[in-house]
Amino acid sequence: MGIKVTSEIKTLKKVLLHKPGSEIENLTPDYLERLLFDDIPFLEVAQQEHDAFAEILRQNGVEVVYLHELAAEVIADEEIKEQFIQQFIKEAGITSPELHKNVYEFLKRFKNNEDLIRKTMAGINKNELPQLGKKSLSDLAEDDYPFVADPMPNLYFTRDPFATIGEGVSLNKMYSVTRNRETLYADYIFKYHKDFKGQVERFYDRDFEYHIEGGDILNLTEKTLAIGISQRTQADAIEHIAKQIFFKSQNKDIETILAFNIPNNRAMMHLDTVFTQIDVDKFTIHPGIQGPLQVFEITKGNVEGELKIEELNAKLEDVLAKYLGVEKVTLIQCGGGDKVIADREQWNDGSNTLCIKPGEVVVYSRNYITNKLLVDNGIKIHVIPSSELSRGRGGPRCMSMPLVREV
Ligand SMILES: NC(=O)NCCC[C@H](N)C(=O)O
Repeated sequence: MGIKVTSEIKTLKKVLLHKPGSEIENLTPDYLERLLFDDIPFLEVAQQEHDAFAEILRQNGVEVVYLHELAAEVIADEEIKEQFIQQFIKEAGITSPELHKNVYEFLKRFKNNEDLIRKTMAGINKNELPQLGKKSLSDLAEDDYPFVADPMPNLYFTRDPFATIGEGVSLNKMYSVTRNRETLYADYIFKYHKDFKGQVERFYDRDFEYHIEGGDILNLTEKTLAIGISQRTQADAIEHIAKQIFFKSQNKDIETILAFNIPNNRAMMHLDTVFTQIDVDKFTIHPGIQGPLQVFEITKGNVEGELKIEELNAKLEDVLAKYLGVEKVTLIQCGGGDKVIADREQWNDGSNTLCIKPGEVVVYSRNYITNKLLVDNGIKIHVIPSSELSRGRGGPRCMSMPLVREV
C-alpha cells in the first residue's frame, strides 16, 4: 500500500495510467491551442495504442491501475461523492445558480461511478443539459461556446498532475488553466482512497502559488532529485519543494535537488521531453539542450530554513555521473545528433522513454532512428504504436506515473 519511487530506472512495479476517452472527441480546431493539442487524435486508434502500452507493461510484471477506476472507488462513499460533484462544478467555473442546479442534477443521474468520473473528464456539452430556465445575466447572454464544463484531453499524460517523490507526492499547480482541474482526481485519491489515505505526504499542493508539473521531476536516486526549470515549472516552486523536503518533511533521504534550466518553449515543455534516464549510466537527450544547460545544486543551508544554491560549472554528464555514483554517463542524442531528424523525432517524443528496468524502455514506433541508436547502445526497447497518442505531444514517460518501483 502507499507509494514508493526513488529511482527513474529500477524495476517498475505499479503504474498509474489513463486510457484516453471521450474527452479527446471534444477537441475541435477552434480550441486546440488552448487545450494544448496540435491535432485531433482518432480516439478508436488512440485507445488501441494505449491498450498496447498497458499490455506491454503487464507482460513485464507491472501492475497497471487506471485513474478513473481509483477515482470511482473513492466516490463510492456518498458524502465524498457529493463533495466531489460540488467541487467539480465550482472548478468548472459554473457560477449561475440555475446552471449549477442543472449540472448537479445531470451528474447525479449517473448510477455508475466510473461513468460519472468519465463524464467529468470528457466535459459537458450544452446540448446534453435540458433547456435551461434562463434567469441570470450569464444564462441570458448567448454565446456559441459549446461546453458548460471543458473537456480534459490531456489526462492521459498522467505524469504531469502529480509526481511521486519517495513515499510522497508533489500535487501540482499546473501551468495552464486547461490542465489545472486534472489534479482534482489525485487530490481525492490521495486523501480518501483506502490504498493511499494517510500514507502519502504532500511536498506541494494544487492551490499553491507557483506552477510545477510532473514531467519536470526526476527521481535520480534516493538522495537526489532533479527538477527542470521550464515552460511548466517555475524556479520558485522548486525552492518551495526544496524547503519542504529539507526542513519540514518526514523524508530524510533527499539531500540534493539539482535544478536544470531548460529553454522555455513548447517543443521542450518539460525536462522529460528532452531528457530521460534509460540505464544506470545512460540517458536520452535532445541535442538542443546540451550546450546552454545551466545546472544548479540546491542543498540545506547553514541556517535552519535557508537553502544553499550553487550554479555548477560542469558538464551535464559529469554532474550526472557524480550524483549517480558512476564513473561515466553516456548521453544518447535523439536523432543521432542530425538536426532535422532530432527535431522531428523530438517533436514526437523520441527522448521521452519510460524505463521499466535498468536498460529496458518503452518507446514510440515512429522514432525509429533514435530507437535504433538505443538498441545499438545495448538498450532493450519495447516498441508501441504511436500514430494517434503522439498528437498530444507526450510519449511513454508522459503517459505514465510510477507509483511503486523496486528500491
Ligand atoms: N511530461 C510531458 O511532457 N507531458 C506531455 C504533456 C502534453 C500536453 N499536451 C501538454 O501540453 O501539457
